[in-house]
Formats: sequence, C-alpha cells, structure tokens
Amino acid sequence: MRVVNAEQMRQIEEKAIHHYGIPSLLLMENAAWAVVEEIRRCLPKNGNERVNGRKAVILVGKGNNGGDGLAVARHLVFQGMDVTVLLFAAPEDYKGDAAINLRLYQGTEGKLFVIKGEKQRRLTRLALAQAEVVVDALFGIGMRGALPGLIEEYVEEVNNAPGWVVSIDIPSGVEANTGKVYRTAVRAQATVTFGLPKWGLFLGEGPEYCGRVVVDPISIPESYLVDEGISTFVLMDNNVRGILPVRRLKGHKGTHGKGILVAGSKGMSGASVLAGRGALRSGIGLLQIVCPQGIAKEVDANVTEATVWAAPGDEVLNEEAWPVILRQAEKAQALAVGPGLAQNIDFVPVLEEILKNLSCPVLLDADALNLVALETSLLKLRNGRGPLILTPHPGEMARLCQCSVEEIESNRLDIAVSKAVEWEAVVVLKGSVTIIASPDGRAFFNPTGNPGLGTGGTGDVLTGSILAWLAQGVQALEAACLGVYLHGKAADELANEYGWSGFTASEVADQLPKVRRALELKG
Ligand SMILES: NC(=O)C1=CN([C@@H]2O[C@H](COP(=O)(O)OP(=O)(O)OC[C@H]3O[C@@H](n4cnc5c(N)ncnc54)[C@H](O)[C@@H]3O)[C@@H](O)[C@H]2O)[C@@H](O)CC1
Ligand SMILES: [K+]
Repeated sequence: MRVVNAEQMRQIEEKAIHHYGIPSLLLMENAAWAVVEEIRRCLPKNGNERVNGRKAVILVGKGNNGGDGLAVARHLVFQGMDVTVLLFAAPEDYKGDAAINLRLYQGTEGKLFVIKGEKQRRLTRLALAQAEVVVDALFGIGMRGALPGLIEEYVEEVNNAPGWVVSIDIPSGVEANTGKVYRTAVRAQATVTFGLPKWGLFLGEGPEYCGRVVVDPISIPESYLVDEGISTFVLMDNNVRGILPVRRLKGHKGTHGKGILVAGSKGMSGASVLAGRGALRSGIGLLQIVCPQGIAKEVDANVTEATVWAAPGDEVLNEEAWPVILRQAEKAQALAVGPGLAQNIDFVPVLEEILKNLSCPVLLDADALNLVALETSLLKLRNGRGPLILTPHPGEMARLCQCSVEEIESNRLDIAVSKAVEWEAVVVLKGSVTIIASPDGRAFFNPTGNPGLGTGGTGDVLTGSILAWLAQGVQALEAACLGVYLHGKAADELANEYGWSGFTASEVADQLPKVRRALELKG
C-alpha cells in the first residue's frame, strides 16, 4: 500500500472532489462513519450493548479534522451514546463542512462545551474520567509545529484518562509529514486514517502515538490510491507473499542457491554463527562462511550445515582473504560481508576487490559499512557491476553520511532515498520502522517487528536472511524487503509469547521458517 505526505493526500482528495464531483461533505461523512465502525468494533461489550448508554468525549479542533469529529459525535448520539463534545474554537469560527457538521450536531441532544481556557479543565477532567471512548479530532494533516499551549494541557488530560482513545486521521500533535512531536501529542490506541496512511505514522515519534492503524478509503476511487507518482509504500502480507521464491519438486541444494558469508573475528565468532543461522533458516541451498583461521573451528562447530573456509589471519580478516573469497564466489549467487568483521583497515583492499569484481549481489553490513565509511567513494567501484545492498543502523548510516545520528533520525526517509539514489544501492536503514530505499527512488516502510529486536545479534540474523533470499534468486530490493519483513514477523511471533524482551537473536532466526510458512498459507 502507498504512503503519502499531507500534500499528496490533499491532491488525491481534490481530484476525487473535482473529477468525479464527489462532495467533500460526503468524504467527511464517510470518514466519520469509518471511525464509528472502528469504535463499535473495539469497544468491549457491556452486557449486550456495544454503544448504547455509554459515554464518549470528543475533542474537536477548528479545521476539517474537527469536522470529522463532529460528524462522529452526531452518529454516536444517534446510536444512543452519551456524547460530550469539547470545542476548541468559537462556534462562529467554523467554516465549510466543519460548520455544517457543527450545526447538525447542535441539532442533536449531545452535549457541547466551548473550551476557552483553564476554566473548563475541571469539567473536562470529570468527563474524561467517565468516558469509555475518547475521540481525538483536534488536528489532522493540516497541523505543523507544536500544539498550542492550552491544547497541550488538555491533551495531557486525555493521555491520563482511562478511556479507549481513537485518533482521527493522525494523532493530534504528530506532524503528518515528519512524525515529529514537539512536546506532546495524543497517545491513541487506534488511528483511523483516510485514503492512504501518512508518512508521520511511520516516521519520528508517530509510531509511538498512533496505536493500531486502520486505513479506510472513504470512497476515494481505488485508481487514485495506486497513483504511480507516489513512491513511498508500506510492506504488507500480500505484496511480500508475491516475492517468496517458489520451490520446485525437483529442486536441490544446487538450485536453492549458494551464498558466501564473510564474517567474524576473534571474540565475535557469534556474528558469523547468527548470520549463518539466519541464512539457513531462510532456506539457502549452500552456505559458505569465510572467517579468520583463529575462529574457524568454533564457527564450524556451531554452524554444522555450512562449509567454513579459514582465511589467513588469526584474529581478523586481512587482504589475504581475497583469494579465498574469490575462489568461493565464482560459483555463488550472492555474497554478504560484515557481521563481526572488526574494523581492520587491512581488509579495505578486499572490500575494493569485492565491489569491483563480483557480479553477483553484494550485501555490506556492520564493520564492512564502517570501513567503507572511511572512504565512501569505494561504493562507486560497484557502479554497474552488480546489485549492492547496504544494511546500516542509524549509527552506521551517520558514519557513512558524515553527520550525526540525530540528523539521520530526524530525516530518515529523505536520507535513505537520496543515498540509495546516490550510491545506486538498496539502502536498508534499520530502526523501529526500518526503511528500505531503492536506487530508483522508491521507499518501503516495514511495519513488522518490536523492541524485543533491540538485542545483540539480530542484525546479523537479518544479514544472513537477506543473503539467503538473494542466493535463491530474489532481486536485491525484493530480497531486502522480504528479509526485513519476515525478520520483524519472527520477532512479533516471539513477542506473542514473551512480550517485548527476553528473546534472543538465535530464536528470531529459528522462527523464520514458521512465519514464512504462515505467510505462504495465508495466500
Ligand atoms: N480534504 C478532504 O476532503 C477531507 C479531509 N478530511 C479531514 O480533514 C483534515 C485536514 O483538515 P484541515 O486542512 O482543515 O486541517 P486540520 O483539521 O488538521 O486543522 C488545521 C487548522 O489548524 C491550524 N494549525 C496548523 N498547525 C497549527 C498549530 N501548530 N497550532 C495551532 N493551529 C494550527 C491551521 O491553520 C488550520 O486552521 C484531515 O486530516 C482529515 O481529518 C476528511 O474529512 C476527509 C475529507
Ligand atoms: K486527530
């Protein structure tokens, strides 16, 4: 599914309104109805009652997001709820569709209070304390910057209230294009977003505030929602399922792909083991690990199914590793280099040879990225030779871009895309929402995964897994998407059992076949 910024969403809505003559009031009504449906779905039943007699508070701003909220309020009153609207602007300031919906709501028996300042705080607190549902209709995609001071205080009240909170389109206080939260924002359990999801739900602090995201087309024509001009996407089961390579009955280890993993150093043999496990659990036909002599036995013993090639060098790989790699790489479909490598400057010439000489897809991770960061022009050596995939976390990306981690984090989408274009590489910028950027300018947000992945070795598993998909013939961009998506799903599967901590990188690897299978079966 495509993901848009505020301007793109407005263009789509404008097109629907002008080309098909769909009245904007109708879109607002559909938007409200989608929110009402979500409330009915999520509100726990009270006896036989879903909504009747139960209390709702709706915070309404002065724009069209507020207009949506007023339409929701009307429907909830009609369905028998005890509704209190808190209006954060004077009634005469409402314009257009929002003004119509204010008038319609005023014709119902719902309660309405105009919030003018501190005075209404006690009343609000009381209403929020009793409300089972709180609807956030303060600001939508029209908001920029920080919430006004007074509203911030009321938002804090919402965040301390016991009720179930649903945000309309985007949590108020989260910027639609950046996900930035200046001081505070509404913390929702669910966000019902219209047309297409907005960038801010995947960037900055947005993901922490939006809860579960529900997307409703609100009757905008499907053809507008798949506009070729929109180049940002969120990965979903149905697109990722289509990437999974199909196994032939007559397939064998030779046809399931051979991959080379160049990884490990003294004290970091675990990285080769974990990446190896990630590759094997993702179905690689033959895995060959190249590591320094000093750890070869250890790696061999721990990744029984792989062949291990010891390269000269007791503790770390150096320039003498190249002939060993070259010999293996001649028959390989993909190569990954970096996990646990250590930053040995003597290895840089090997990276040069890899980038210059190998036509199979090459993935650079961890210390391979740190070494390339010393001289990023090395990446130019790859030009046209074959696909290149980089899998930096924000720290590695900051080194590659010679800027701070904060600059990377506050500009993740732009940087990932511009660097993918500049380096002609698939850039997998890791994070709580990993972004996979393609050299053609497209970007994919990954919605799977959880904070349990924040533990040593999970990145190595990911590298191994992407290597395996590449070896099985999946194209570079798709292999990166598939690897990231399933890796996150594996962690989500573990989180069902353990919550967001305490599972390990090897367990993530071991879950990979199960989540891959589940995805196949869903199709
Ligand atoms: N355009 C359409 O056809 C549709 C729009 N819909 C709703 O309309 C919303 C967008 O409506 P609007 O464009 O009116 O925008 P908002 O409802 O987000 O409100 C914007 C208002 O807030 C002001 N503002 C912006 N930043 C501020 C800040 N930091 N502090 C104080 N005031 C600030 C703006 O000047 C503007 O008056 C969407 O999010 C969605 O909820 C839906 O009704 C569906 C149809
Ligand atoms: K909102």
